[in-house]
Amino acid sequence: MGLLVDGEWVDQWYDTEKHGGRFVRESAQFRNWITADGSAGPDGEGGFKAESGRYHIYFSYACPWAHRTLIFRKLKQLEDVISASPVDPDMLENGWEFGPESDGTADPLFGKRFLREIYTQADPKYTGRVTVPVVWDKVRETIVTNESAEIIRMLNTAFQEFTPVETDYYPAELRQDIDEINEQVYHQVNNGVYRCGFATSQTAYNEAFDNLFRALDQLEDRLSRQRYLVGNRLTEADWRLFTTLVRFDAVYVGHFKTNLRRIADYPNLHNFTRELYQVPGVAETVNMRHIKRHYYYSHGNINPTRIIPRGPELDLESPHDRDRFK
Ligand SMILES: N[C@@H](CCC(=O)N[C@@H](CS)C(=O)NCC(=O)O)C(=O)O
Repeated sequence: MGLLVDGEWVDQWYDTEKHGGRFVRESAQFRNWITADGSAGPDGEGGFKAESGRYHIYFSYACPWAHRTLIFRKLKQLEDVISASPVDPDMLENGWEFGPESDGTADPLFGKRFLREIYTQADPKYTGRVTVPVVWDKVRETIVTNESAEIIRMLNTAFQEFTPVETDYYPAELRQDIDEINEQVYHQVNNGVYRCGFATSQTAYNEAFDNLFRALDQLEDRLSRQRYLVGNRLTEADWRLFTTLVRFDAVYVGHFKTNLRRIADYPNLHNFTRELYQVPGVAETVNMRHIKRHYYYSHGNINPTRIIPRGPELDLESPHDRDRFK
């Protein structure tokens, strides 16, 4: 695992020293927006018009951030409009690689071996982490964006001409509430599990752990009173929480030491996870083999033996009780 510095690969783990052992996630750097008419979005430059066959998503099945984009592509029925391909689950000294070393797929666009080559193709002098997901523009031959929170909003609205699905997962009237809950879920839960797992001091771990379980307790309480996080309908806020919850018992409890409680111990969070998992098409986006393999095998400093646990038994397919809310 490493990063690019002026376009050169440096094999290096996260530097937590300068923050007292705390893991601090870097911001994504490619921040353009695909829009229906090609006009510029909230950031970046214009010229990325929604078109069928023009864009490709490089994702990892293991990665919770990339998983969001896969779910939105599925929910919005954009699979024939936007192509997508996974990287190999193992992220080792060369960062993300294309398969099929262990279980991945070859790079369908350029036949490259490493994801970092896609980054340097977009910017030969790129400095920063090489992360998934990445949206590649086949016309302008560059990366449009590598920020999942923004990609799901593009998938939600920019491609309406190409999909029969009208569901809006970020409706105008709920935006303020969605943004508010996203903020909490991002820091304490989505990134919170990483802050536990990648902490290199006891203080940093304790802090992240306490915040994580305080947030999960609050979410459990919220979901004991309402079916979804915001309003009476599924929104992006639910999907953003889901990708962490579905990995929690299988990986984070053991590998990241987030073991005060499992999601299976929270009746509402557990049934909420089941409900979202059972939304048509979503289960196909959840690849538990890649998820477990990636974390336990790639983070040699956390799990030096690289042994992948055989458990736990997950129960995502049993009926959920969420339709008790009318
Ligand atoms: N802000 C990014 C974060 C993506 C991210 O951190 N992805 C991880 C995989 S779960 C990654 O590729 N990490 C590689 C690295 O940090 O070097 C997003 O949400 O799209």
